[in-house]
Formats: sequence, C-alpha cells, structure tokens
Amino acid sequence: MTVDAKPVAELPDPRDFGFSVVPEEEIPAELVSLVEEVRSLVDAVAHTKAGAEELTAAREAVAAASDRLKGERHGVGTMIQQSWPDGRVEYGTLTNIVAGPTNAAAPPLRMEAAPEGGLRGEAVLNGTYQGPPGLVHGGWVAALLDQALGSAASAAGMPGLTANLDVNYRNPTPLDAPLEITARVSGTERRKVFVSGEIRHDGQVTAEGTALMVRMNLPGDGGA
Ligand SMILES: CCCCCCCCCCCCCC(=O)SCCNC(=O)CCNC(=O)[C@H](O)C(C)(C)COP(=O)(O)OP(=O)(O)OC[C@H]1O[C@@H](n2cnc3c(N)ncnc32)[C@H](O)[C@@H]1OP(=O)(O)O
Repeated sequence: MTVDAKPVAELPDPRDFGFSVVPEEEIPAELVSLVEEVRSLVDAVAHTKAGAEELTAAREAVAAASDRLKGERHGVGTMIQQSWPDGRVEYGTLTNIVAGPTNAAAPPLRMEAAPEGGLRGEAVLNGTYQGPPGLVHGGWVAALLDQALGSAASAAGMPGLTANLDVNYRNPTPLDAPLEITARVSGTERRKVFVSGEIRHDGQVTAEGTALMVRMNLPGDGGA
C-alpha cells in the first residue's frame, strides 16, 4: 500500500465549520450523574417484573423528570471537545450513540492513546445491548468498532467519515463483561485512511474490523 499522505499537524476546529462546541469540562457533574442514572433506568425498565401499580408510579415519575428537562437544548450537531491526559484533543458529537457523554443510550466508549500506538478503550455493555442470549448484538459490536476506528483516524489528525466497514465476528462478545477495544491507522492514500481494530474479552479477540475512512476535505487539499 502506498502511503502518500501525512497527518495534518492539528485537527480541524469544528467551529470553523459552523458547529457549536462544548468543552467536556463544562458539562455539569450533575448532568454526568443524571446520564448514569438514566442508563441504569433503561436497564431497570428493560428487565423489570414490577406490577401495574409500581409501573404506573414509575411512569409518572419519569414523565415528571422529562417535563423538568424540556427547557433549552443543545442543537443536533453540537460537538464536544475532549482533552486527554496524553495531550490529544478530540472532537465528537455530544450525543454520539457510541461515545457521547450525555447520551444515556451510549455505553459510552472512551478511547485513549495506547502505549503500543493507536488507541485503546474499555467498555461494559449491559443487557440493553443484547442480541443473542447473553451476548452483545452484532450491530453494536460493529458500532463499537466503527467508533474506535473513526477515533483512531481522528487521533492521527485525519477525522473523516466511514466509507467502508468490514467486521469479522470471531467469538461471541459477552454482555456485562469488560471489553477491550483497540484501533490504529494502518495506512493512508490521498484522503483515504485505512484503519483496523479489535474487540477482546479476557484477552481473546471476539471481533476484528477494518475500515476505510475518507478524511474530511480541508483547505489546501486541492480536491485530492
Ligand atoms: C471538525 C469535525 C470533526 C469530526 C470528528 C469525527 C470523529 C470521528 C468519529 C466518528 C466515528 C463514526 C463514523 C461514522 O459513523 S461515519 C457515518 C457513516 N458514514 C457515512 O455516512 C458516509 C457516507 N458517505 C459519504 O459521505 C461519502 O461517500 C464519503 C465522504 C465517504 C466519500 O465521499 P467524498 O466525495 O468525500 O470522497 P470521494 O467519493 O471522492 O472518495 C475519496 C476516495 O475514497 C474512495 N472511496 C469512497 N468510498 C469508497 C468505498 N465505499 N469503498 C472504497 N473506496 C471508496 C474513492 O474511490 C476515492 O479514492 P481515490 O480516488 O482517492 O483512490
């Protein structure tokens, strides 16, 4: 494979593309803790055997909580700026379904620089991500990989969109168990960024993926 593109020195700033950006440190701790509570609520609702009275009371309490939050909202497309201990800055969408810190439906996945290069993250997916009995849904396995691979391209200074994603499911991916997710850039060609990654449980690969990310068109690309 020809490697003829170099990572840009700095990430493009989403503000230059008209997006609002919220620095992660400005997300109130109370919101982070509310999101965690809602995650636990989704799991509780999905698995409850409560009777009609309890269910009705719970529905009313949830409806009241929803009403309290119907004020000002972040717009769709709002980005979050995350600053990592390794000095890396990453932009993602605030409500990203895999990694968004304010999205209670996200596991969430957080990827940090790995000593061996690329990125490494951990996630535990509870029973609300279930496909086969006791196992993570295959679509979510792909989503974890897609996000990790996109983050790896972004961390290398080449944020873009997934053009192609190829997933091999090697072993079942268990629910309620720590998963290790790794991803790295394996090559570049013009705006094409080739990435690969794995999901492991207890050291065993459960799924591996490769993707083609097409890097954002930046000023100076000359249409290449
Ligand atoms: C500032 C903002 C920060 C953002 C942070 C991001 C965080 C990331 C985390 C998010 C992670 C989650 C990730 C998500 O969820 S991403 C969401 C899912 N993905 C999409 O919605 C993408 C939809 N597709 C498109 O928009 C366009 O097709 C893209 C943008 C991908 C390319 O359209 P564009 O007009 O721009 O480029 P081009 O057509 O000139 O192609 C360029 C080159 O690529 C080659 N090619 C194209 N497609 C394919 C293909 N399928 N197989 C093989 N090759 C393909 C093509 O031949 C050419 O090659 P070459 O001629 O150079 O040899």
